[in-house]
Amino acid sequence: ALKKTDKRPFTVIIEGNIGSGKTTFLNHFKKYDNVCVLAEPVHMWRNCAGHNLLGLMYEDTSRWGFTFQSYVQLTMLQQHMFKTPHPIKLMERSIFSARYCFVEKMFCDGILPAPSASVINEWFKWITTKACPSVDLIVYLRTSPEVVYQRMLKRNREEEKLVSLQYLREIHEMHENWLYHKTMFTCPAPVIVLNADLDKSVIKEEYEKYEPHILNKIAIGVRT
Ligand SMILES: Cc1cc2cn([C@H]3C[C@H](O)[C@@H](CO)O3)c(=O)nc2[nH]1
Repeated sequence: ALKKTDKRPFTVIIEGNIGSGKTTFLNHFKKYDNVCVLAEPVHMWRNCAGHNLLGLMYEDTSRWGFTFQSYVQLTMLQQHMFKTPHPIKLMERSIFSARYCFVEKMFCDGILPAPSASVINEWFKWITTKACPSVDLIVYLRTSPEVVYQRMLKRNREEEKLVSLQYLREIHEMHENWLYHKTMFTCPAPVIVLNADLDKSVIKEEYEKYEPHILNKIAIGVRT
């Protein structure tokens, strides 16, 4: 019989730029009853004890960048630690993209001062060695900045009114360095790359191509 520890779910993190279709992807897999789907806790970032940290961060990134990213790191850890009876857990983003894409960019841009970035990094190192949020697969929804910019405008999220195409280009590069060229940081799991520029009308086939990888037959105990 499986020991308690073996009950850890097959954990898949969905990574990609703003507007890369992560929510659409997650919704496609909601129909499987053995999959736990955890969307990015944007509602928590919009209301931390009544404070809209997401809004504050976009309004004055220098002043609120650390506050926001510190809370993001906590909420992502909570998601990684979330106990589910399901054999498969899909998460929108992760503590890894928080550190390697968003915090790294704020630090490189000089928006996050070195002392602040160091504190976030010390938390990140301790969490990823001691609390070790395990990840088994990374799905990288790879897009072009111009495509996601148009989608972001159409989605018209209040706090993102201040987001420029240039910012999306830079966040794209952070994802490319981490997950595609793999020139920066380590990948905590194997990466499958999807062409997420595809229009919603045809993206379904792209998802279905990778379903066997994601609905890991081992995890759901399918007799092979
Ligand atoms: C893990 C993580 C997600 C995340 C999202 N964001 C921003 C990008 C989007 O505008 C919004 C929701 O993803 O939050 C951020 O600045 N830093 C982040 N770190």
